[in-house]
Amino acid sequence: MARSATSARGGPRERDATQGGGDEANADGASAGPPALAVEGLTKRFGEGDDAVVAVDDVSLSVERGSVVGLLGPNGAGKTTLIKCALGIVIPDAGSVRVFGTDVRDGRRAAYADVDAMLEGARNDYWRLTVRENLRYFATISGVDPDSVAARHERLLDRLDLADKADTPVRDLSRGMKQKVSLASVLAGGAELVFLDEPTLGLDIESARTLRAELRRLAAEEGLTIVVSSHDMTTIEAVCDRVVMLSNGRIVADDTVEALLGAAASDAVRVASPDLTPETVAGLRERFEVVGVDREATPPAVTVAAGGDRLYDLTDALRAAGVTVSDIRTVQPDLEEVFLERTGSGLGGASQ
Ligand SMILES: Nc1ncnc2c1ncn2[C@@H]1O[C@H](COP(=O)(O)OP(=O)(O)OP(=O)(O)O)[C@@H](O)[C@H]1O
Repeated sequence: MARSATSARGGPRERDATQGGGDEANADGASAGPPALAVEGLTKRFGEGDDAVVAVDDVSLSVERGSVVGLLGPNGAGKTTLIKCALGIVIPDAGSVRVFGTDVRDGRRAAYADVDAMLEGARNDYWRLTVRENLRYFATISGVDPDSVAARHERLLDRLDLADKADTPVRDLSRGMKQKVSLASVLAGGAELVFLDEPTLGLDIESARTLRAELRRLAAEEGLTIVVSSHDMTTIEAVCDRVVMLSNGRIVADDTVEALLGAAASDAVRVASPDLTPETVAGLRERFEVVGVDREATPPAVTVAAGGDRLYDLTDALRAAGVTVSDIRTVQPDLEEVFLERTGSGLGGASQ
């Protein structure tokens, strides 16, 4: 066995922690009752004096049942620490955490009964057991009769493209498949709130797409509440109803994906032309904010912040510089741009 999977009822499970109840989640995703997660004034500091790092700085947020909320931020923004505080793995210096209405300080066991987590790609599956045996095992330590959730397991195997590997020992699977088994194991017992820290880390494009689709389905059809952290904005954009952007431990934006993208300035224009030489681009830089240059493209392209009337100035400048435009289009804002606008720095180019 890879690692002991102690059932630690009373604490949330990161693969080897606990989960209670086997009830199917609320099928319509209705948000009756208290939120799945309510965090108030959460603060966590590491270190002392000049070396102190405030990893989570007075963060408050609420996650409704059946919703998918993404935590988006660059390396070191505080995503993992926030999740670990919410799970009671890291004890915050200040603030409170309520899970399905229960303050975790009043009773960890009750608070985390329906919670599970996959932290940093959870690698704790039992490699000598087959995929299906892992699912049955993790359902069992969740206090669920594996036979009663066999249909759920088959569906998970099917949806995550693991069906033909169901009877293969996990050790014989590729890394991406192992990661999908980890996710399936997290979901095997019927948790109602799951935390997924970087679930697509290291997955190939196809596997990441499959995983994203399954997460959406679980939320939409089974009312699962998901808190997913990533610096991969593709995952966040595709999966989440709402995005909480973190920078230096603080929330810099908290809204639906649509609202965040809608509010972002969409004044960038991409111009493609075979005449875009380093000299013509340098000329443009003198008058405009050049956001990016793509010399590898055929023809080369330049992205310029030139919305509204500035667009006419740009086309005039291009004409004057003898640049014949092959293609010109506005650039749709993405979450990276939203983050940039709010913080002045990027997400670290970490999208997959
Ligand atoms: N156990 C620890 N001891 C000291 N500092 C820590 C510890 N855990 C996290 N930190 C610091 O807290 C800050 C937030 O880290 P955290 O891992 O929560 O960020 P993150 O957004 O999850 O980053 P990543 O995307 O790289 O996982 C960082 O500056 C990190 O170095």
